[in-house]
Amino acid sequence: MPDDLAAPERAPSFPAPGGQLPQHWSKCFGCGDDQPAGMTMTFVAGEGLDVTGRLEVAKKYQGGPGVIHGGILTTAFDEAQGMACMSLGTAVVTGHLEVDFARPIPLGSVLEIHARIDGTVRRKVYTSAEARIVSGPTADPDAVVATSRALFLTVGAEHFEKVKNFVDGTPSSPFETSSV
Ligand SMILES: CCCCCCCCCCCCCCCC(=O)SCCNC(=O)CCNC(=O)[C@H](O)C(C)(C)COP(=O)(O)OP(=O)(O)OC[C@H]1O[C@@H](n2cnc3c(N)ncnc32)[C@H](O)[C@@H]1OP(=O)(O)O
Repeated sequence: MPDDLAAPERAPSFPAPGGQLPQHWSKCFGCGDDQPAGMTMTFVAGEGLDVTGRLEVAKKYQGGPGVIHGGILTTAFDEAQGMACMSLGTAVVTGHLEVDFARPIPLGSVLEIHARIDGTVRRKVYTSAEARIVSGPTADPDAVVATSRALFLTVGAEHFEKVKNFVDGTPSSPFETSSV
């Protein structure tokens, strides 16, 4: 983590604490409701530059016998930290992401992921997150079962312009969202 981290302002467009966040893109594998294979994660805003996300660990997310696939958990962390960046009011993409897997997460669990912005340096947004099992076979809301850190980069609309012809569907804008 750099020494010269700045503390950004919370964007006025970010929902009030406890409010549900809109999907950032309806076809997103992490949160979109127009993505049949997706994880349909949902998020509420925290008090600051933070969010809490929810993931139901379905049977299709199995990696090892009876437990979540590490790549699915990594995706959930990516989504959660990206959604925390919504508090900046500008688009971001993931540049780097790392995960520590501390405990097995059984199928049938409901995970809560709390993610936040730790600070920014120019276009770089440093984030962190932790996951807890809040419902299911081994639920313990006090136990952290996995943690993650990531670096996001703020980007302009031109970033998505380059790939818009590959979109499955016809968005009216790169940031089109579904209503909550
Ligand atoms: C208006 C409201 C809108 C709301 C809307 C919100 C949407 C918000 C929700 C999103 C939620 C989505 C959650 C899923 C998010 C994905 O899954 S995004 C998909 C996966 N990621 C990608 O596809 C990104 C692919 N990579 C790239 O396009 C480019 O490498 C990047 C990341 C844009 C960076 O390229 P660049 O812009 O040319 O940046 P560059 O000038 O090279 O570097 C800038 C700085 O970053 C550093 N840097 C760049 N990459 C790295 C790296 N990997 N490691 C360390 N440092 C790095 C550089 O060293 C440099 O540092 P400084 O010199 O400033 O100290």
